[in-house]
Amino acid sequence: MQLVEEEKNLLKLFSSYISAEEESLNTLKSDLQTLELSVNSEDPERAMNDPVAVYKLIRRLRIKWLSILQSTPISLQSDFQEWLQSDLPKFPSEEDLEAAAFGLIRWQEKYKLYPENIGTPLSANEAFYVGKVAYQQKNFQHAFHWFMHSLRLLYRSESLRPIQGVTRQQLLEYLGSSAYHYGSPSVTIDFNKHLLHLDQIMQFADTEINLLELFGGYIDAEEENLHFLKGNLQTLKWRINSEDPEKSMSNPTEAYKLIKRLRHDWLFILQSTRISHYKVDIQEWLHSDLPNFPSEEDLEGAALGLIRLQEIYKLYPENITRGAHFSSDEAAYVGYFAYQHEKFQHAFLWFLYSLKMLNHPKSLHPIESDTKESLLHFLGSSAHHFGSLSVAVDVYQQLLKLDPNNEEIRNKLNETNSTLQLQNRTLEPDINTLSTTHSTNSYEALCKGDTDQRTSRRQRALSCRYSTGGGNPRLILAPLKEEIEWDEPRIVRYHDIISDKEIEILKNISRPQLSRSEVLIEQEGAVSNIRVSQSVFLEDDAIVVVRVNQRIADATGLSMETAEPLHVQNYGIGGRYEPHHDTLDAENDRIATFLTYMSDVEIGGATVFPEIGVALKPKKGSAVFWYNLHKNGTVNSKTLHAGCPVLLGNKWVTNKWIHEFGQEFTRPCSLSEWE
Ligand SMILES: O=C(O)CCC(=O)C(=O)O
Ligand SMILES: [Fe+2]
Repeated sequence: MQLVEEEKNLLKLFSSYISAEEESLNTLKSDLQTLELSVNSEDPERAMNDPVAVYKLIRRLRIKWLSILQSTPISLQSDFQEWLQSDLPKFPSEEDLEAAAFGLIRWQEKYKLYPENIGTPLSANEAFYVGKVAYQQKNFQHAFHWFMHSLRLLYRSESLRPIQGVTRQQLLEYLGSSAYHYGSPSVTIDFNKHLLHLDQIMQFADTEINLLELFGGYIDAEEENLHFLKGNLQTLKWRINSEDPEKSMSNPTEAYKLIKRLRHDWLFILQSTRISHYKVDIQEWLHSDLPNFPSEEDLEGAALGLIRLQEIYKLYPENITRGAHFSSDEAAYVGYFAYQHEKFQHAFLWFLYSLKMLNHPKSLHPIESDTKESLLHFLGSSAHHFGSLSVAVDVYQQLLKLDPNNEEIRNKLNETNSTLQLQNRTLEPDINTLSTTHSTNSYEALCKGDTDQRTSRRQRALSCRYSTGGGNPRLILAPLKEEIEWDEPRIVRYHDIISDKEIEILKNISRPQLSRSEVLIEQEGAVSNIRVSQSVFLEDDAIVVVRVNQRIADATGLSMETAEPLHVQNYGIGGRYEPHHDTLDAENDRIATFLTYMSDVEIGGATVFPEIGVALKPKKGSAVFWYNLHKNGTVNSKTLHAGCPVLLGNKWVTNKWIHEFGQEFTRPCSLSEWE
């Protein structure tokens, strides 16, 4: 359920990201329009001789363009930076802007013009800046007139959206100060020091034309990207809405699709976001602990879970995806995992399905997709590995039709053909048909949930009671809720043996130390496929570990002196532990197992006992306990058990393996052969 919530949040985040992108694009577009308008409204010939136009041009470049360019994504900025540095002076410096303002003042002095008489309209900001330049040069009279003019313009032009605006407050302060200083000896400006050359101005004008082009191209690219993002949003919304959340939680196919979507589609989309604060949010969120975000291993687990399900039920991709709308890319990914795990027949069937979906009219535009060619490659290779050489030959021939010059394929085709000549075709396995040799494996049947009638009736007859562990003082005030799950061998379940808080602490201690579990009977150090989970032994350093051990001692009445440290285990989707005995065939063997469930599991993940047909469903906070050894010290073969594949959910358990030594008084041994 958490993942579904997570995805809803992502959808919201993504939608608001798209709106923000859209808004920022619209702002940029209107900026561009304003700029285009100012550029086009100027007659270039005249502009070069008109100090107002020159001033406006330079100011536009320094103020508006700079601020726009600085708000665009890095990629454009670096283009721009490069371009700036390549061939200076194309872009006006701050001094050039100052010079242009002087040009204006000089012109005013010459013709005795007040700011309002200069003809070409200026904005409040443009006027303010001229005032500031005059003010800095201590020409307070000019400054005063420009500030006044700016203030008037400010009142008049409320409607224009200034990119960076001067405020009334600022203007009033400058006006006051200019008036105050007026009367102090005026400084004559050395205009010659600040002269702009005509060819320089022409270059600036060219620069602006270039920028308009650069920026226009950028906006087109942004627009295209936005269109693409919107398409993705549509696809994802459609995929999410076509799912019934109830159903998706009880169906491993939907679980796989959800995880695939989160791992691939969402990650891909999130990493392509560009608006800076979303980028930061998303990066932070990606690098935080992400407890609810599936890992690549979860995706692998979910795909393997599907394949496992297919194996147990003999299902074809068509059966498993019925009503689930698998897209080509979703199917191909199951194929990859099957291929990686050398399940070539399943791989073949999934690639075939993916190929069919590639051109399916109902199939929506996939976010990442494979080409027909790459799917054919995998198909051929899977058929080859499976031993269906004639099918492989067919596929290679199709590939060659697509790419007649591919020597590698031609060689493969020839090689496979000649092997095929030597081989008896009737011996070739049929890759299109799943073998139906009936599975009599009751482990699989139990995991599927097929408990036989006999078992469930017998189980129902068993009882529940409160236990004080034979008068243990620690249990008198808080008796244990004990349920007999099975009578022979006796399997007892203790409910609420551990609190949610203790569970959280144990998980937190374990998480950083978890590593892929190894099984002793395998070669040393080999990561096992028998037990697919992560585990760690916790020493008694933490108070919570000591407390849990004490509780186990109280419940079982056994000594923990020779027991192993608490063993915490985590299984993701697809995680499992094939049938085994916990015993080690050693002196001081594991006499008993106390298995505590630290999570519920949405689907799958039961602990099953194939010899007696018992399936124990994980229930958070409860524990099950049984003796692995008869009283005479021999292994009770009926305690063979397994952890079923987790089809959906995250399974956490902790094991306490209790050993023989030290139990002489609590569980005296017997010489009887069957006890
Ligand atoms: O996870 C389970 O249900 C069983 C675990 C188990 O049998 C073991 O770790 O020895
Ligand atoms: Fe076990």
